[in-house]
Amino acid sequence: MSFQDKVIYQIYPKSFYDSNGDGIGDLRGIIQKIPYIAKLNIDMIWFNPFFVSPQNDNGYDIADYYKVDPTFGTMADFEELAAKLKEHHISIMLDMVLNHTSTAHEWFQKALAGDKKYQAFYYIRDPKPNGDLPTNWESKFGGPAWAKFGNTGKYYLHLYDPTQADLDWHNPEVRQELFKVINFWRAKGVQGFRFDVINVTGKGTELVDAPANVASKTLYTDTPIVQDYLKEMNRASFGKDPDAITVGEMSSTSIPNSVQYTLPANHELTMVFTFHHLKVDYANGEKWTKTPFDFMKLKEILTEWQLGMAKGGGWNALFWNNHDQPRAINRFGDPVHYRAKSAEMLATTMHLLRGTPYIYMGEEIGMSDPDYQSMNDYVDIECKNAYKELLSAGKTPAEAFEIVKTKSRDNSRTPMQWDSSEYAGFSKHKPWLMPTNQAEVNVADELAHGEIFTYYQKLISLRKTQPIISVGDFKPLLETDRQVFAYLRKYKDQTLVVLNNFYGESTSVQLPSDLSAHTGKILISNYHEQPIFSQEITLKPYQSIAFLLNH
Ligand SMILES: O=P(O)(O)OC[C@H]1O[C@H](O[C@H]2O[C@H](CO)[C@@H](O)[C@H](O)[C@H]2O)[C@H](O)[C@@H](O)[C@@H]1O
Repeated sequence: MSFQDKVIYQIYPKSFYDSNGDGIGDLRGIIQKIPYIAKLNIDMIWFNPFFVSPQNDNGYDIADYYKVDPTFGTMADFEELAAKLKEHHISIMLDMVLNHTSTAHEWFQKALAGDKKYQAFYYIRDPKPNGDLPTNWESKFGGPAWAKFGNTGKYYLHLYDPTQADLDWHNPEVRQELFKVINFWRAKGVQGFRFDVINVTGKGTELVDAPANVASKTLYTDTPIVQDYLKEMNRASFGKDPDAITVGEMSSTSIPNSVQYTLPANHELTMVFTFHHLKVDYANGEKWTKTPFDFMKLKEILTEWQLGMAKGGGWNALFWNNHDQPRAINRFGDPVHYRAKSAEMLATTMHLLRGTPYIYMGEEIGMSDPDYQSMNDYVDIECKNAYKELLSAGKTPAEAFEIVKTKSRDNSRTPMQWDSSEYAGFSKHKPWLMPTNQAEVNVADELAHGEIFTYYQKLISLRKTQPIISVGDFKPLLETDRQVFAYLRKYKDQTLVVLNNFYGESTSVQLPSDLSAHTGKILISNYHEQPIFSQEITLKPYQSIAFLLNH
């Protein structure tokens, strides 16, 4: 299986389909919906964690890597799910959260009980001689990155929630235990692995303060030892399977590092998730702000990553949405006036780039952020902490709420909208997170008379039939245009011209004469009325067109 023509679908199990009426999605619910997923003709499904967990960070706080959390089902359900997906030629990607465990994990509990072997699994440190915390590092979810280690007087490191204790990867026993986890799931037929925040596993043995005005994450992100760990993990587990597909979630990484992580000769990972393009609506680099997206910055970042990764021989994961991101249609499209057209334009932009596209559940029907009216509607720990910090920083409750509403991770975690009923056809019980706009957007209506789903089907089938999309080179086009993201793909004697209008007004572009001298046929477009290929091309609001040129 070559990976370049594959498309991966992401399912957040808690929100996909609830088969047992408890308001929480489950594995049997996913089994019931396989016929729907199979219609897209995707190749692999990435499942967010469904392992035993107290769910303080929605499953990214794992207490047992070897068991399915009873909320989601049983191991027999997982095995049935895997077998049924296989019948549809769909393989499974599991989420491996190996940077930290839940503090409820037996390793942490043994460490707390005084077992030295397991204390060496974590970063447990004395306070500074003056009683200060071991370092000045901050947790990604707000507050300090250290919490009291029982009543020992010591502290343990948690880069995320206090219930997510960082594992010390320097300890070979830790690595062996983690590789065993991967192999356990491989033995169950799993061929895909997504490694959560894997590039922060290379903390030093001596942990030191970040200098003033330097973010603590720069001290432990992308350190060279991460590559040694990845090589070792590859050799010890998935590297034995020529068909394995792996993706590292790389927090705040760089192009040179991402090339190294994904260069085939390095035997580390297949591809990486990077987030720079999704920070173009952060004012001054701060997530908890509300500001319109910077289109020129977005183009520049996507272009840089396309060129840089290709030049180095690396491979990108392509995505707009995931379970940590507000819906892209709210950020870069227009779900009110142009839901279908802007959803399709965003899909075209991503799917025709060089890399592996990921579709986050609901994106294929144009799902958008919920319209919550109160902080009580939100569940996610990150946005709840951010709200408090915004208030402490002087924002009014209304201002803080507006920011949370734009940036909360819950925006993408609302239940899949299967129909227009009270709970969106997701459950018979009140869901753990409420849907708000199922009357306007739902699978039943979309399949009956929508256009977004069929457009995704076309994009997926093009990747499988057109090598220019799966393996062609990327070249930027019309770089200074302030409304259109345009690019070329090139393969053998073919050229693909891709034009995407990111705004709700029509616009015209002038193509360079060396291109317009050719004849071109439309490979895909999201409007019925289609322009002839010529030097000047007018694009309607949120229009995307890809012309295949004959040389
Ligand atoms: O924003 P970055 O520094 O580039 O980091 C990328 C994402 O990292 C974190 O996400 C993942 O780890 C978390 C802890 O296990 C988990 O809560 C999350 O669901 C994972 O996907 C971070 O939480 C995200 O906000 C960042 O986008």
